[in-house]
Formats: sequence, C-alpha cells, structure tokens
Amino acid sequence: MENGSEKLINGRAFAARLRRDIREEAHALHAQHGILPTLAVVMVGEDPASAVYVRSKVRATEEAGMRSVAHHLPGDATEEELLTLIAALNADPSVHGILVQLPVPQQIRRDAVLDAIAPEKDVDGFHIVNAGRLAVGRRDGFVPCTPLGCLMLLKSVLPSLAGQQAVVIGASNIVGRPMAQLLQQEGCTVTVTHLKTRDVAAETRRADIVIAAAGHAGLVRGDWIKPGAIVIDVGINRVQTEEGSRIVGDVAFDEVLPHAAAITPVPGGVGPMTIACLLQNTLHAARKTLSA
Ligand SMILES: Nc1nc2c(c(=O)[nH]1)N[C@@H](CN(C=O)c1ccc(C(=O)N[C@@H](CCC(=O)O)C(=O)O)cc1)CN2
Repeated sequence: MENGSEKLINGRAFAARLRRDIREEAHALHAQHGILPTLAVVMVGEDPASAVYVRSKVRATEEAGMRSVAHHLPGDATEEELLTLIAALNADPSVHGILVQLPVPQQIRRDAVLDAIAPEKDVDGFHIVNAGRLAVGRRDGFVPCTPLGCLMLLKSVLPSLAGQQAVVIGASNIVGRPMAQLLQQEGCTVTVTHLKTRDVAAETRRADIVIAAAGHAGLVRGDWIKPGAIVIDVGINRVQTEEGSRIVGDVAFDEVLPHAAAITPVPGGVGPMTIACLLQNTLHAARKTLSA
C-alpha cells in the first residue's frame, strides 16, 4: 500500500549525485589545467547554526576535491575589519569563491559586505551585480544556491515548467526573489507573496508549484494545496519538542502530503542542495578563470 513516500523528492540523494559529478569535474580541472578550485568561507561571531553550516561547507568542499579556507572573526568585529579581509580574498588569485555566512552581527551592514565581494568570486550570488544579471534574465552570473537547488529538484519531477502557475511564499533577496525570477525564466506564471499579501492561502490554492520560503514553521496547510501540486519546502525552523528540538519546514507536511503530487521533506530536501549548488558555483568560478 502506498503511504506517500513515493511522493518524496529526495534532496539528500540528488545532492550526493551532484557532489560526485562536481568532484570528477574538479579533479579534471586540476589534472588538465593545474587549477585547484578554492572556496573562502568567512564567519563572523558564534551563531551555533551558522557554525554548523560553515563546517558542512568546509567538509563538503574538501570531499569534492576542492580546497577550502575558513576565516572566523569575533562577534564584535567591525565592518571595516570584515571589508579588509574581503579585499584580501578578492586580491588573492588562489581563491576562486568567497562567501560570508549569514546572518552577520548587527553592527555590520549586510549589503555593504555582500557588495564588497568581487562579483566573479561571489559564489553565493548575492552581489548586486549578480542579482541584477538574474533579474534581467542573463545567465552569465552566479545564481543563489538555495533557489538553484529548488529549481533542480523541481525539474527532476517536472522537466518542463513552461505554462505552470507558481507561487513563491516569501520575498527575501536570498530565496524568494531569485526563485521567482528563475521560475519566470522557465516559463512559469509567478505570484510572489509577502508580509502585506491579503490572502496567501488563496494565492497558493491556484498554484501548480508551491515554493514555501517564509521562515514560518508549518505555515502552508493542507487545504491551501491544489490537488496534484508540487511543493518545495525551503523552511528550516527549529522547534522545541518534548525530547529537545527538531527542524521543521514552512509546510505542515503531514497535512499537505495527501494533496501534493510531489513534496520535499525537511530535513533532507532543499537544505542539502544549497551546499551542493555552492560547490557547483565554486567549480564554475574556478573554471571561468581559464577564460579570464
Ligand atoms: N552565505 C550564506 N548564508 C546563508 C545561506 C546561504 O546560502 N549563504 N543559507 C542559509 C544557511 N545554509 C547555508 O548557509 C544552509 C541551511 C541548511 C542546510 C541544510 O542542509 N539543512 C538540513 C538540516 C540541517 C539541520 O538539521 O540543522 C536539511 O534541510 O536537510 C544547508 C545550508 C542561511 N545562511
């Protein structure tokens, strides 16, 4: 008997395959051209979740046959100190990709820091130049890793998205906005909901594709889902349980599962794709130095 598990989009397995392919390509780039793709990861402060993600990125980079350099600044570091470090990494030809783990402490202006990274090393795709390239439909910049991973998972179950009605719940610069632009470029008709949207449920009910990226645990309910919709859950929310805590998405998974044709779980859905796409962007950044 079917229990819904056949509907699960396994991001962990997809990411593992992608990482294996990237490893082969990284080895080839090194063997043929002597280029060792290198990612600099910068963290400011002691946020425990950020520390976990940074460790995962460093490990994944090395497992993919690439080099990682980690820089950790104290929580009271100034914006100037961070900008000085970024300038040094920008100027270092052995570094191909740079990322600053978000969030940064409140004394540091996030956008000033993101825009200080050289666009050709901006493997997070957050620099205003890369955001602009995506916004005007140019694919010669870096695309943010989480939306890129969502698109790959979506296309693994629906290769052509043309004509689909999509809703993106959440309009952040890191996920919602770039996701909407990617979907539009794939031929979807896209609605982006945000804090002022009057009726998010009604917008969602019309959608063939639902991207939940609001940062609100269990926001998307079963009766929001059009039968047969594909649901991609970007949420990573830590909630308290009797045993301690666990991670849940923005989708009320058990309610939504019966209505959806396919759905990403949390954990094990979009999250692992974020890191795999970061490796892919780093490989592309290194490869681009061949033609620079
Ligand atoms: N500079 C950046 N900062 C942040 C980004 C980013 O893309 N660039 N995204 C998030 C955090 N993040 C990567 O940095 C990230 C979040 C979650 C996962 C992941 O694999 N999650 C697992 C669950 C993990 C857990 O149990 O804690 C999953 O969903 O299966 C990877 C990367 C904010 N900051």
